[in-house]
Amino acid sequence: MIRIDSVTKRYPDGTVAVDRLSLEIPDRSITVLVGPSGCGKTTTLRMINRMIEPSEGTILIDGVDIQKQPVNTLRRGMGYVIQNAGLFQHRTIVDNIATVPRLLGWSKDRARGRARELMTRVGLDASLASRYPYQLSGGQQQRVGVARALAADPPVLLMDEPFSAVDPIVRKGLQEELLRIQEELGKTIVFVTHDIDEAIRLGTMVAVMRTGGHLAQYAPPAELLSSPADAFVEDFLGADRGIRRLSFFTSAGLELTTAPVVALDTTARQLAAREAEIAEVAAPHLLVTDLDGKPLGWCAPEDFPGAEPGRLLSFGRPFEFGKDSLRAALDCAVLSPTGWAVAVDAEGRAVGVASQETIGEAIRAAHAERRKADVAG
Ligand SMILES: Nc1ncnc2c1ncn2[C@@H]1O[C@H](COP(=O)(O)OP(=O)(O)OP(=O)(O)O)[C@@H](O)[C@H]1O
Repeated sequence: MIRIDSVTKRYPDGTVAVDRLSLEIPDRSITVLVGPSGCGKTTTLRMINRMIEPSEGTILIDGVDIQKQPVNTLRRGMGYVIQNAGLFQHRTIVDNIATVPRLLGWSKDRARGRARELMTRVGLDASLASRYPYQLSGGQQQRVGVARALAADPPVLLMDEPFSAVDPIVRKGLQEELLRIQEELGKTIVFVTHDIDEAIRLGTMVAVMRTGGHLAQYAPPAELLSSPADAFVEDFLGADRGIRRLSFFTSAGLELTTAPVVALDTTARQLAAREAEIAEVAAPHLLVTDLDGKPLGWCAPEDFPGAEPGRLLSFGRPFEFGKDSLRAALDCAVLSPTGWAVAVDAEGRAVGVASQETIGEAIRAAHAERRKADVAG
């Protein structure tokens, strides 16, 4: 665990970049420092690897004051990733990644072997190994930056706005990759960003900072969204807080119905036998699936059987039951021409459908449960 204890940084010109900041950064999780430009995020991050020395206060790692450790030993345990990756332009990709192992005295072959292994881990094609940084896209360069930081297998990764310079789609890919890497490798990651959506997507804990290096709130993302500490945090979180918070509620508790789900080869007789069951859920349409159970589209009951797959009403994008959130389920229902969302399993087979009302009930139940947990905890 990294413990920042009442740390202040006053620059020689008198600027107080960080003001009596205290934070406990849990092991093996992602802690995000977020806030407007100039609020002291980078200064805080750089104090952790002693690129900047605090004016007051202490930083402890696993109970040991970092001031009492040689800088080189400290930094060996910390990968550092910055915006635009900061790669060595005259070195190939594989040698960029192998930099730290080589400095640690590994043989060229062993270091390059490790670098190639890491390229796969961060989603880079092996064929890029002998290219130079300028021959890679911005997103690929950022992946190299992450691989390079991981090369000596440090327990801690410090990341300063690593994905800020790439477009939103590439950025989303890099974020997903980071979450996957964190899950696989269990690193302790401290991540700086000015983008609150990125903070909410990545953070196990999020520290919202305000100008002058003050901590405004330190909480898990769902709690930030439900209970911002003050008007500054609320304003910084932006619009649609309620909807965004639904991302943290699982769809697992949603009550689905399979009554209006029919396979394409269902006969009129079979359908008639299910009439009462279908009427009971009052679905406006039938959801037609192929013979493997994969959804094809919605069909008015009077047009079935005999509906042509190509003429069915599109069901839009389904949500994966239990894996996707209530936000995804609600989005599905809102976009669906029938107002009903289609739930599928991991293989894409329909496991049921849910109306907007049912999703509304699940949202109410999830909120009530969370409130109960908050009171208890
Ligand atoms: N070497 C320095 N000397 C004086 N003031 C500095 C120095 N470095 C940073 N500052 C000031 O300290 C404050 C915090 O800077 P810092 O770079 O930590 O902020 P930040 O939150 O990372 O900002 P950004 O999101 O813009 O990168 C700012 O007011 C900045 O101008």
